[in-house]
Amino acid sequence: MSDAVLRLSGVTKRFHPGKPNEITVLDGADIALARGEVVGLVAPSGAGKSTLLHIAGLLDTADAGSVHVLGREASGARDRERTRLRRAHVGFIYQFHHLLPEFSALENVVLPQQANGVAKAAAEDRARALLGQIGLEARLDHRPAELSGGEQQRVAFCRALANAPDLLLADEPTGNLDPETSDQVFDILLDLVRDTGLSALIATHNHELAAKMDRVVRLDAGRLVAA
Ligand SMILES: Nc1ncnc2c1ncn2[C@@H]1O[C@H](COP(=O)(O)OP(=O)(O)OP(=O)(O)O)[C@@H](O)[C@H]1O
Repeated sequence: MSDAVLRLSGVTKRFHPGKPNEITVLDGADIALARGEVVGLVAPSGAGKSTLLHIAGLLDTADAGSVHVLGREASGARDRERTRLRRAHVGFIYQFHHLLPEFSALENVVLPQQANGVAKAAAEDRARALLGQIGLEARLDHRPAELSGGEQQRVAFCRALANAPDLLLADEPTGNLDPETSDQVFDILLDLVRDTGLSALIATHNHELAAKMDRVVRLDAGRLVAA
């Protein structure tokens, strides 16, 4: 797959190398995501999902192997180039929303765009459109503390998509919500991802949610295998 949006080849990651507590978390992990492909990542707690997502999203580096984003080799790139690739092409969603508490829902989706050089008026238009798309048009001026857990996470989805990334990486994106809300909000996320045509790698402990994706992989002794 030469046109993969994300390609990991032989990615290996150890913590505390050479020490008695050395741990090999990833041991030759391979995956390629085609454009528009939505892949679930399941693994037991501590198996290395967050480590894998951080390396795929260029927030951390591998000890061996390569990471390509849109065909560009990122593993050996300098920090500045990795940051540029990440800002231009990757969106993140975490289990906790990490919204800025002193800013409104709208501002939380506007600010990352302004940081990327988008003019305020255009950023506000895009933020309104995104928040409207997931049913939050009546919550634009609410601060995170004035929103429900599901609403907070939906704002975080819009923030992740604010700069129109090619790749979405999500780490238990609804893991902090009660089961019913989690199901609803997960469907909203998948609709948003599919409407946008993004490629996504979404970690979840929930096998029912994973089954909604195009395919599912799991971490097995540091490698990615079909689940
Ligand atoms: N910075 C670090 N230094 C040392 N060990 C680390 C570091 N980050 C992660 N680890 C270890 O690597 C292993 C994988 O951690 P990781 O957070 O990737 O797991 P996970 O699959 O995301 O778990 P969970 O589902 O519980 O979030 C764990 O044993 C963890 O203790």
